[in-house]
Amino acid sequence: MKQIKIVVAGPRGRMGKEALTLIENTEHFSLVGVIDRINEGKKVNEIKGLPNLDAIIYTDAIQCFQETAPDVLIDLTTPEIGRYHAELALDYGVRPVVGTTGFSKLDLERLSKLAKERQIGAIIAPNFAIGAILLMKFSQMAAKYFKDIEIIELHHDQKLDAPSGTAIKTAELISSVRESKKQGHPNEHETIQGARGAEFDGIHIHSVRLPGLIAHQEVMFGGHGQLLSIRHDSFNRESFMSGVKVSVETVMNLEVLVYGLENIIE
Ligand SMILES: NC(=O)C1=CN([C@@H]2O[C@H](COP(=O)(O)OP(=O)(O)OC[C@H]3O[C@@H](n4cnc5c(N)ncnc54)[C@H](O)[C@@H]3O)[C@@H](O)[C@H]2O)C=CC1
Ligand SMILES: O=C(O)C1=N[C@H](C(=O)O)C[C@H](O)C1
Repeated sequence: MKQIKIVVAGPRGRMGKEALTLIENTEHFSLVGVIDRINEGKKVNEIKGLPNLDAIIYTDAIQCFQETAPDVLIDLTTPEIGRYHAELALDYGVRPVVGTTGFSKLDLERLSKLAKERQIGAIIAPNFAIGAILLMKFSQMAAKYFKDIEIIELHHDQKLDAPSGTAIKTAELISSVRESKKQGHPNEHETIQGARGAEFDGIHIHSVRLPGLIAHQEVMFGGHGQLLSIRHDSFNRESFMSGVKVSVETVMNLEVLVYGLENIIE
């Protein structure tokens, strides 16, 4: 299989470290560089806690792309930086695989337009775990029969964005098959602001942040005399890596931006 040259942005992060291990253990993946905020010019294997890979650390993404000419950028950083890296990658002919969440609809539209103009593949995946993709697909199926839906997403307390990218994507998929509906009593009133959570096309989304959690989501469907709950739990970040691997392989054959792994995994 042809070698795929990869740059990882955010290599010291929780997800970034896991992605480096994936690359180390995948024969046809080569790490050619990483983009970090510190340790300019050092090698990955000089940094405590990172795998034994000798790719160079860059603090300047442009220099990294120019000197390493990667096929793919895996971005696992923050919303602002992820946006910047994804756009820059497309400018430099590098295919972005973005796991970073917190992008707006406008960001997605802009990046999609850019990828189309440049005819460069890109993947933005709010969740790489196969179980979470199935949860979204099952939720979309169930929404045809149950119109009253609440999403509860639960994450570790270091997460920057709320609601999670997964919850937003789930609500988008549901609202694509369900007529708009205002849920709850028409005269309901929040005594404490936010009690009913965020709202997307009438679907309420509740974000829980607690230490000890990783990434969890439950979608609750209410009907007369019945409740259907669909839940997914990621107990570690390795759970996301098979989706990262498929994304890196798939993006090599794309010429547009794909938002969501449900569009790739049949
Ligand atoms: N799509 C998916 O399946 C998943 C997505 N995520 C998302 O991935 C992102 C990262 O999550 P975590 O690893 O938990 O966060 P983290 O906070 O552990 O890691 C983020 C890393 O980005 C680095 N960073 C910040 N600014 C940077 C810059 N200018 N250049 C290079 N690196 C920079 C930080 O130093 C940090 O090491 C988040 O947006 C999160 O929501 C997390 C888990 C799964
Ligand atoms: O920040 C996280 O941890 C996660 N972020 C993604 C999201 O916002 O949905 C994916 C997963 O839930 C873990």
